[in-house]
Amino acid sequence: MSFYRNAVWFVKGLQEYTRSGYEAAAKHFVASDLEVDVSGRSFIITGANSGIGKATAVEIAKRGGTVHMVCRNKDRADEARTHIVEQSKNENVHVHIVDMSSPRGLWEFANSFTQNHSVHVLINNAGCMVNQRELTEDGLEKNFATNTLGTFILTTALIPVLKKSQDPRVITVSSGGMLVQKLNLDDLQFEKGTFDGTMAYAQNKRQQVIMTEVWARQHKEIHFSSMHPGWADTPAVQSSMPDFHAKMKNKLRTEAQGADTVAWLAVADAAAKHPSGLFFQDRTPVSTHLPLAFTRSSASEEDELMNRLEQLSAQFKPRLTSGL
Ligand SMILES: NC(=O)c1ccc[n+]([C@@H]2O[C@H](COP(=O)([O-])OP(=O)(O)OC[C@H]3O[C@@H](n4cnc5c(N)ncnc54)[C@H](O)[C@@H]3O)[C@@H](O)[C@H]2O)c1
Repeated sequence: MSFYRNAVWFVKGLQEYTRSGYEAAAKHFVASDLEVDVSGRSFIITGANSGIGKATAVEIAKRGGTVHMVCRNKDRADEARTHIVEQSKNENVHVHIVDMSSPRGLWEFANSFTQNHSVHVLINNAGCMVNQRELTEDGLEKNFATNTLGTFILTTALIPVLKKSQDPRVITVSSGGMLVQKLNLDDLQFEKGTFDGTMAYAQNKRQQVIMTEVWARQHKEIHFSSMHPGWADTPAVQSSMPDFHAKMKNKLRTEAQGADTVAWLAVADAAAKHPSGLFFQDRTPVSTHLPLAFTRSSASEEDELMNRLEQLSAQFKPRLTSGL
C-alpha cells in the first residue's frame, strides 16, 4: 500500500506541485482577490524568518497588516524583519522569540501575547523534517513536538482571543505529503520500528489536517483551513531533502508561489466564503485522500488524537495569570 500511495502521490506532484503546476493553476486565479487593505488586522506567522513564512509576511505587510513573527532565532528573525519592512514599507512588523517545539514556551508566549495584543489571523507555518529521531529537552520527538503538538498548543491557546476578533482565521501550512499517511494513533512519537523522518513528517502533516477539520467543527466563529504550498525551493527542502532538491530544483516553485495560497487564505474575502476546515492547494479546496489509498480515519480516532494532544499539552501548561 505504501508503494502505491507514494507512486500515485509523486505522479500527482509532478503535475500539480511543481512550478508548471502553479502556473497552470494561476491562470484561474482572480487577481482582485488579493487587492485588499488589511490595515488594523493582526497576523501571527510562525517561522516567518524564512521560506514560505517570510514570503507570506511580505505579502501581508504590503497590504498594511500588522505582522507578528514567531521565530526561534533572534538574529535570523531580525534580519528577516528588516527584509520584510524594506519590501513592504510597513514598520508594523514585530519579532517574538519562541521555540515551537517547547510546549511550556508556547503556553507562556500565548499568555503574554494576548495580554497586550489582539490577533485576527494565526498562520501555523513553522515546520521541520528532522531525519534522525531526536528528542527535545522535554523528551518529545522533535518532528511531533514542532509540527503537531506545537501547532495544537499555539492554536488552542489563541482560540479564545481569536473568537473576540472580527473575521478570525487560522491557516495551517500542512503538506501534500500527508496524502501518503493514515492517522496512526499507536505511535505518535515514532518509538516503534525504524525511524523514517519523511514519514514522521507526513504523519504530522496528516494530523494537522485532522486538527483543522476538528477545530472547524468545534469553533464555528473561526475560519480554519489547512493547505499545501506545492513543492517550493526553500531552505527546508534544501537541507532536509537534499536528493529531492537536487533532482527537482529546476521544477520547484519560488517561495512566493508557495506562499500565494497562504496569503490568499489569510486576506481574501473569497477564501472565507468557503466552508471552514478544508484543505487547499492553489486557492482551491482539494481532497485530503488519494483514490483507493485507505487513509481515512474514523471520527472516534480523530477525537482520540485531540484528547491525547490535550492531555499531553496540559502537562506543560504553567499556572498562568490570564487563565488560558
Ligand atoms: N517548501 C516546500 O516545498 C513545502 C512543501 C510542503 C509543505 N511545506 C511546509 O511549509 C512550511 C514552511 O516551510 P518552508 O519550506 O518555507 O521551509 P523553511 O525552512 O524556509 O521554513 C520553516 C520555518 O519554520 C521554522 N521552524 C522550524 N522549527 C521551528 C521551531 N522549533 N520553532 C520555531 N520555528 C521553527 C524555521 O526556523 C523556518 O523559519 C513548513 O510547515 C513545511 O512543512 C513546505
